[in-house]
Amino acid sequence: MASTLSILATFTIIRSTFNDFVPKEIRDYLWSFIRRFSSEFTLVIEESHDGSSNHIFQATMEYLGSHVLSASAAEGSPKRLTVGKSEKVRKFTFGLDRHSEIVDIFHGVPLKWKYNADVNTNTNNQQKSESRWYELSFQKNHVEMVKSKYIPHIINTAKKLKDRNRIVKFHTVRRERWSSSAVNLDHPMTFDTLALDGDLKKTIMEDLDSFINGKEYYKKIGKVWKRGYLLYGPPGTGKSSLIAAMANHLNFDIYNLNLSAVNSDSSLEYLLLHVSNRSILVIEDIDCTVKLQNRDAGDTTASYPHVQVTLSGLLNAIDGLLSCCGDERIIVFTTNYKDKIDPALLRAGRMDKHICLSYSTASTFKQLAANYLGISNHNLFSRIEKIIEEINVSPAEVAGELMKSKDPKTCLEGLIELLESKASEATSKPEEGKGGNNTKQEKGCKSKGSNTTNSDSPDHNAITFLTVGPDPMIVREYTVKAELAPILKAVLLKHGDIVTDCSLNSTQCRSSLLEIACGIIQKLQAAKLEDLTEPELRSMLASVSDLESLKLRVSWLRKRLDQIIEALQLVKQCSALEEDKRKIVQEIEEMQKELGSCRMETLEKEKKTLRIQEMEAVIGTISESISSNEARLSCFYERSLVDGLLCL
Ligand SMILES: Nc1ncnc2c1ncn2[C@@H]1O[C@H](COP(=O)(O)OP(=O)(O)OP(=O)(O)O)[C@@H](O)[C@H]1O
Repeated sequence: MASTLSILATFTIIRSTFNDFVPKEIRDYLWSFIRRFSSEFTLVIEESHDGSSNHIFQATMEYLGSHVLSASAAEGSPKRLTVGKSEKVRKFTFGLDRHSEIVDIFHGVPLKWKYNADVNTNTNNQQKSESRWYELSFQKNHVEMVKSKYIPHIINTAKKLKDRNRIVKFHTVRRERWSSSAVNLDHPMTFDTLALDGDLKKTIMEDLDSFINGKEYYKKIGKVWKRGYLLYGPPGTGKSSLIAAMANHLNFDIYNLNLSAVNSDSSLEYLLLHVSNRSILVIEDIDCTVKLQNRDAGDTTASYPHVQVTLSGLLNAIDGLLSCCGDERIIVFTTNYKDKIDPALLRAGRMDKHICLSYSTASTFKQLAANYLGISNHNLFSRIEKIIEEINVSPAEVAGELMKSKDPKTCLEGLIELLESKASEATSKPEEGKGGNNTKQEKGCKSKGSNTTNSDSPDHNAITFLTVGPDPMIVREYTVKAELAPILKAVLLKHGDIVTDCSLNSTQCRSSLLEIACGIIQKLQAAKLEDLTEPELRSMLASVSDLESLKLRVSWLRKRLDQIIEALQLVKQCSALEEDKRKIVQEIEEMQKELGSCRMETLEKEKKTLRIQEMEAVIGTISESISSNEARLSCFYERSLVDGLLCL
């Protein structure tokens, strides 16, 4: 390739000297003469084609613009480049100056570009116009390759470059239409500055990248190239920040749809159909901006008198958007209360991925400290990391403290004060604490591995625990009777999300199954071994088997019930042995009385004495069995029947 370049460079120098001394008319004649014997072929790409702008010309400009600067160091490269920047793009754009040339090597083939521009003067009215064109020259035998590979490559690369360089816009609704004056999205949040727990960031970025690179895949499976995300979690945990990071990562415009500003279902449909490609449609706080009452929860539309858009209207509009026109579109819903949203909105195909943004953990605190204070360690860290895992504090609150001063120590001390005040608040109001304000383990989300149809939730080990009223309560996303909530919380902590693989998908059904499991645990918790009967335990066991057949991970509960039934049988065995022992003792006593009477013959006496000895030996064996059974049962008497089953 180097030799090709140096030949071309020498050629270019000779040619520019030649141009300086020979008049243009003679040059043109000579060139046309030489071309007749040359094996070189030239394609001319003019700025306009058939009276309208030529897409290949625009693509070439974009494509060469990205190459010229990096190629400018090479020998023989043009000495002059143009540079500019328009409002629509983020970076400078470079280009060839008129009459300059550059060589591009594609699949080992040198392809020579020349940029030309001429000013045309109309002699009658003195108007000037400029015609611009590129000349692409290469060996004749590469014509097919240029046509089928190189030009498509230029068009694709140019599109990617253009998408990457465009300024992201933020669109809002005005008078039920998208405002014509979208503003630039100057949000600085990126995936580098967003603090997320565990692998969540990586998971989201991979999902976005596979979506954006999935054109062919979507085509192959016959699915429209769109993706829906539900972002849920307490206020200040970064839902809006994540949307900004997504837009900056993909260079997608944001269409922010405030549903309370939309007066009818038909306006909503219009708006959704007029969202451009490569965009993110955002509907924030979906649970309170529309009559999206969860039908199962039995909400009534009367609670939302100001709202005009209906659930069916939204479902229709989303399906319209998802099923026709346009590509590369993302829809994002956000909510603080996932359970308030009708499951129809959340099903796979509408919301493909459910992402929980949760309270700060030690890991998110460290990321925020690195971002805001530029430190990765400090002697106050360990104290903060310990308290932060115990209480609920949003990343927004942590960020607020870290911004208060430039001095890390001052910020960290302020944060410790905030965390400690939250911790003491939680201890002094335990009932409110349960409501999700500050208590431990309320960090947010479902645990690993939920690969159900519509919710492949990312890893999270923490639990959301929000009060929605005195009864029921929400633990993570599951709604259960308030009295069962502490049990569910303890179960989830000890055994993880036991409904992850459940064959029922809706949160409502899953909550009901969890209630059954927790109800059994509650009974066991309240009872002593001797209060329980075998039929009662067998009926609990049958329920647990049913739960297992629905793929609830409750084998630990089944094992415990088996152990309790076995213990109950031991208790029965013990009382039967005690009865036997009592009878034998009674018999021995009677025989001893008889032995005391002097009327008995000697032989008879010997026989009875032998018999008593045998019976005493049996009593010894029975007593041994009883004590070994009692030893086995002692653990059931000394501790609760659910001991070890829960994380208490
Ligand atoms: N995960 C995070 N990483 C970095 N900064 C965060 C994060 N979460 C919140 N913040 C900071 O807190 C501010 C508020 O967060 P954001 O608006 O994204 O939260 P939200 O979950 O959308 O809240 P709401 O539910 O109230 O709309 C952000 O501007 C950002 O500075």
